[in-house]
Amino acid sequence: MREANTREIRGFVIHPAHLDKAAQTALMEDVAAIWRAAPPVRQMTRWGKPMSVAMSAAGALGWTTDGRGYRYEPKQHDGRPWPPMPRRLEELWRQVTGLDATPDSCLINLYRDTARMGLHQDKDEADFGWPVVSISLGDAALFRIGGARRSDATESLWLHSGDVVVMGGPARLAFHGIDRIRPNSSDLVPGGGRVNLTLRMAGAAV
Ligand SMILES: O=C(O)CCC(=O)C(=O)O
Ligand SMILES: [Fe+2]
Repeated sequence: MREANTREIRGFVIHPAHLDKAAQTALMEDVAAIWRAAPPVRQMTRWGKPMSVAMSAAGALGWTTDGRGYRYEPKQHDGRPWPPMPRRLEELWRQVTGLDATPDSCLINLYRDTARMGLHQDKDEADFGWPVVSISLGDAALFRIGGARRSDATESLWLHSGDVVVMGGPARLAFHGIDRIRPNSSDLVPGGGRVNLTLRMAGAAV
């Protein structure tokens, strides 16, 4: 679905305020339930430093980083499987992508205070033909987008609670990152901060 105010920047399709306040609150409750079964963890990068973002996941696969590098895993660090993907996220994926498929991974990033995510490409998934759908909840965040090469020029935009971004086509392998959040700009996330959900097809092509 394309709302009237949908806009596209370098292949990133942005749906501002796609989720209204009630939908944001319901989704935040889903996230809180996932966190009870899979608490957010500040994982170690392969360089041995903890990430500033605390991560969790739902669905068949979650994302892991440790001394061995970056990859998707069917289990948490403690051996438990990831909690199931909330049904409303499967529906949201279909709605914004128009694809009749079910994502096998929802990564959940928690940004408190000064947390950020450096410029990167999402390329640990098996098939880049599938888009990545990103949902913002809570504090506003400065999203930086670039091109296919790290050295390409970048531009930045603020993402707000309820915004949804589809990264597909030319944007699928584009560099992107979060420079900073604007603390206390929303009271949606218990304890403050920002939550970002990314719906992905991480495993083999369906
Ligand atoms: O927090 C965001 O909006 C982006 C997150 C991201 O790029 C990722 O999880 O790969
Ligand atoms: Fe990313």
